[in-house]
Amino acid sequence: MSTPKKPSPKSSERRKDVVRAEKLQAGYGTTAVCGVVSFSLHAGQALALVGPNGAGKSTVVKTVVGQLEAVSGTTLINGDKVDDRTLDFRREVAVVFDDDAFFPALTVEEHLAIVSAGHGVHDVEDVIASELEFFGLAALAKSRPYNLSSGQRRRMLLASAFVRPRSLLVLDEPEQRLDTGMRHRLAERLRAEVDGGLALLVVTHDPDFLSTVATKALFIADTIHAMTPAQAAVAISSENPHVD
Ligand SMILES: Nc1ncnc2c1ncn2[C@@H]1O[C@H](COP(=O)(O)OP(=O)(O)OP(=O)(O)O)[C@@H](O)[C@H]1O
Repeated sequence: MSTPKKPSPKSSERRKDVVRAEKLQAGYGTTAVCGVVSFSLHAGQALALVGPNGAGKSTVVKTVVGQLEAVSGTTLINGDKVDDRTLDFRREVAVVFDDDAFFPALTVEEHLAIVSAGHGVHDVEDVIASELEFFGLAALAKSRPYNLSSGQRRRMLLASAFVRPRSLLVLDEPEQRLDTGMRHRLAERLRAEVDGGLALLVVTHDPDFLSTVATKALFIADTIHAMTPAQAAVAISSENPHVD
């Protein structure tokens, strides 16, 4: 007699919400910047937030990860209310915003070493060497941030999210200041990581990047529209013909 099959731990794990935003109103003080956002994001999904300049995309992602207080509504990450000071949050969630957050006195490899070692990575040297290679920074490992170009600094900040474990990655316009080759490699890598179970929340203005990476999309404006990646790519292509 055959017994009913239980769902494998992996498949049930993948159905769990990594992020659940419920009636989230993002803004500053009591002033909302866009419509009310509700979404869920599971392992193995990539949600792209799109919309014109000033629509509220960065405000929404900063609110989702607890850097800004919500005007109203809630966000749960892995079932818990967001608190970016907790160990659980810092272990699971890697965030890269477009804010040039670096230590001027530390070299590229020292930045990566601090992040990597701080997250308990064992083979720090191998991990760093591999990410320096991927992000085209190997020859610049001993350089300090102010001796890098803006695109190279951007690569360093992105690399810092990959030298540490993460189940949720949050990126605000990762394509900014990257050349076409790097943008393409990054998109392919993110897609592979999402296929492998990463949950990705990404703000982007780049239709090609979006088409490669996203599994679903939200158009942010006064009213929020859920879209397929193909619909979102069309929406941002027409509003933003010059992505560079
Ligand atoms: N610190 C702040 N205090 C008050 N208002 C702000 C602040 N930062 C941004 N805003 C306003 O909030 C609105 C949304 O800004 P936000 O940066 O979220 O837009 P965005 O969709 O990410 O735009 P972009 O595509 O240009 O990056 C804008 O009108 C902006 O002027």
